[in-house]
Amino acid sequence: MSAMLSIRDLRKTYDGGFQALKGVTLEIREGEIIALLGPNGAGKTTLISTVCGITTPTSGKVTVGGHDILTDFRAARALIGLVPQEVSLEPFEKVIKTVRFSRGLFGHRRDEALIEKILRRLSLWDKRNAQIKELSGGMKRRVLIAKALAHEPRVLFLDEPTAGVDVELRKDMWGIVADLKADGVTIILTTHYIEEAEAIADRIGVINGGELLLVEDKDRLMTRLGKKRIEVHLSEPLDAIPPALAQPGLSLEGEGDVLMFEYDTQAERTGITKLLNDIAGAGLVLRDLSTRQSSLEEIFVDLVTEGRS
Ligand SMILES: Nc1ncnc2c1ncn2[C@@H]1O[C@H](COP(=O)(O)OP(=O)(O)OP(=O)(O)O)[C@@H](O)[C@H]1O
Repeated sequence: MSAMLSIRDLRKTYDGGFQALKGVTLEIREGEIIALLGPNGAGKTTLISTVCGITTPTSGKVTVGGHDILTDFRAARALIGLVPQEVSLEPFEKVIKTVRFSRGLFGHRRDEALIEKILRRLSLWDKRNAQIKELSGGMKRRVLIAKALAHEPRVLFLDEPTAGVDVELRKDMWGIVADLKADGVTIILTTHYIEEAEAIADRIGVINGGELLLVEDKDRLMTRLGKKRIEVHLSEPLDAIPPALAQPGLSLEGEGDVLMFEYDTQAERTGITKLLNDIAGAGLVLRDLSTRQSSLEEIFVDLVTEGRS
């Protein structure tokens, strides 16, 4: 299947010489949810702004639904919905008018049934006649999403959609994103919340210093880079690891009563069987056993720190 969004060697150098994007290449399939993770200043917003035509690229090629964002700007932009990071709404305007206006801006005919559907989906229907200034921060974010959906985009960019939003609303937002995916909308979201990427994305991209360090299927990424640990709880604490057991990856934790062994799930031999045999051979008695897979957060921190060194 051809890519809904294709970004080739995209570079952006701001006036003053700062290189915010250093050759980003990324292809996104229709109906996919991709989360771009990166620390502050990584270039996430610059990437989104460039694709959406707010910032001009220095070089590179971007197409949306096959339309070039420079030579075929209108067609490309018509396919895109953008939910910006900053809440930028007219405080005295009514919710429904704000959303209607956004549709009109793209030259679409009025469609009250569609506006109602969008407002209902975002739980804004009851608030349709409220002025923006009467809404809570979370509700304002929903209005931003409603506005972005008003012209029926096929690709939706969400720049930090849940920054500063409470946990309940965040989960709600994830539900909305899942609904949109079910409708076939392609979604690119940037986030600081790794938990968010873990919860909703199909693929994860890690961006740092203007470079895309990796893009990978979420589950594959977690198996490939996720280290696994086995914790062996002993019935009696030890002062030190017995020499017969000592090996790389093994450490003594807790009060000396936990042997922690880090192993590679992809290796031909993980070393677990030998470890357990050696423990039994050393006459140690087990109280409990557990394993733990590193989280996406740990993978992310490792990647970004490696990139810096
Ligand atoms: N107009 C501009 N002129 C010069 N430098 C800029 C401009 N806009 C952004 N930058 C710089 O480009 C870099 C990337 O910024 P960008 O906003 O894309 O990062 P980000 O990953 O979205 O970060 P955050 O999560 O903090 O929004 C930053 O170092 C920023 O200071």
